Amino acid sequence: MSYVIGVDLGTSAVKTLLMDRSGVIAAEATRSYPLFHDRPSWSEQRPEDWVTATLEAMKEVASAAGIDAAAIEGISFSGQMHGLVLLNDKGEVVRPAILWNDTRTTEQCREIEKVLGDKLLSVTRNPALEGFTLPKILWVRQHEKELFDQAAIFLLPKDYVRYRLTGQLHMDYSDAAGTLMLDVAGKVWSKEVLEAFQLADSFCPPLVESHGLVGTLLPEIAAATGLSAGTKVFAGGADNACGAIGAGILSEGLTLSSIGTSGVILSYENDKEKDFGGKVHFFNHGKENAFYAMGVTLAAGYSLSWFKKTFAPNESYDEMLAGVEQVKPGSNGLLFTPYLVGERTPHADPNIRASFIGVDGTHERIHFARAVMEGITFSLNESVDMFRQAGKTVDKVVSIGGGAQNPAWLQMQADIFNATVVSLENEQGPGLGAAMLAAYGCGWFESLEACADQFVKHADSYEPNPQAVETYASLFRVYQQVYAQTKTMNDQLTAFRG
Ligand SMILES: Nc1ncnc2c1ncn2[C@@H]1O[C@H](COP(=O)(O)OP(=O)(O)O)[C@@H](O)[C@H]1O
Ligand SMILES: O=C(CO)[C@@H](O)[C@H](O)COP(=O)(O)O
Repeated sequence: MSYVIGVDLGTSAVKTLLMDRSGVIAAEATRSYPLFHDRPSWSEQRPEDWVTATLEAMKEVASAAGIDAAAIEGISFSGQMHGLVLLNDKGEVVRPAILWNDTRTTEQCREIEKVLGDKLLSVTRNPALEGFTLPKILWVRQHEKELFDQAAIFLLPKDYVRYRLTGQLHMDYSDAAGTLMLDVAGKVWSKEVLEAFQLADSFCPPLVESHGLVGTLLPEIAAATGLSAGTKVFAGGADNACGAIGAGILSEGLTLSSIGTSGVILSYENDKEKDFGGKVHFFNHGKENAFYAMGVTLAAGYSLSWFKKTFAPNESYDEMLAGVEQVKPGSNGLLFTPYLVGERTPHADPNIRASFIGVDGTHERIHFARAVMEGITFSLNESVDMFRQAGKTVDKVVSIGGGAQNPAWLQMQADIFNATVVSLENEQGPGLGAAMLAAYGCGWFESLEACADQFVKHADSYEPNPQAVETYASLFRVYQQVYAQTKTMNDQLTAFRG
């Protein structure tokens, strides 16, 4: 039997999956690493931590009982998007990576809008958001000039790990799309953007397809992990592109809902000219010459993990959520907006913060827990709503991420989205997509679709309950008012934040 490894470099941890040719998981391993918030809006990680954790997790799956490491033919990657890694001309990291959920760059976003004008949307197909990479590059140039002057090239998180594994510098289109420097439809680094910000062509790594072969493992990496030095390494993709591949979102009409740390509603798109006016993100898919549109809730699973950490620190998710399905839709009039770290879609606003509205003396912790789940799902529904308004059909949604582990949450998604929600047998979304890119790259299948037929297995299906759909439709209209009604207050509260 031959195998591939999918590496999912997430925000909280790296997860590695060893998969055989029939799409069965032979082994998995996870290693976590710290996140640093030195200031309220900052979010950074040490690239070296990613490398150490990835090597350990790869070593663990490679040494799984009964597996001949030489039979592991290929490796590919899924990575947290947008994070800035700067390297000097010796390939050394210049400063810690600035991550996707770091919002220090509002001033740089306004500068990008001013300098690029209409070109921003027509070329990069996306608005300037704090989380994207170009604003981070401009921030480092403005605030840490000495460090910036040392930087010869930039990479995204998984590209750095792959560079350390192979010695080769590359970036794939799906991840490059999240930098605001790619001509998304043309699939080249945008000369207009680079010239407008005086960035050299050599500052950007060579672009490749997600299934593209970029090299083999360096001998020292093979020795450290127990893998063969001949193991082929394929570029991989952005975590949301890989999540889509791992959920079989490879043709028009399919929608993905992902509730991880962040939350995503993603819709496959064949038409590179499709125009959402910058209201949702528009990125290259990990499938060649395909695209996807996506709305992002910054604190989706993070809202529930914050709630658990604060109010149920010694319980598991299942313990904390026991009985949540007994609480009626609407949590007895308690409404939550998940703006714990600001928001992206549909309100790109780093200052907005979360609210509980309608708290009364009858509410118990379980009502708050359900309200948090409902608020996260309402936020995702803003994107569903926008896709429908743009003429897309959203009637079947594949749900992935940690949030898909709770059946009540899957039913809630069906009721709030008013669509059939399907869960997967394998909860590994992006890691599975990464393994599929390696399997396809190795030539095991003639297309990603053929690979999906073998690797992606639907588990349960949840149909919308008409009564709950009606309740949620009314409540969603109330939810949609909270942003505008709390915005000014939150702007005023920024002065009091630590
Ligand atoms: N058993 C569970 N029930 C409900 N939600 C869960 C459960 N386990 C994890 N989650 C949610 O999933 C999130 C983690 O999802 P995951 O896909 O692992 O995140 P990431 O890859 O972004 O780090 C947690 O923050 C939590 O909100
Ligand atoms: O910023 C985005 C997408 O634009 C995030 O989706 C990140 O790519 C990482 O998310 P997690 O998988 O860690 O939740």
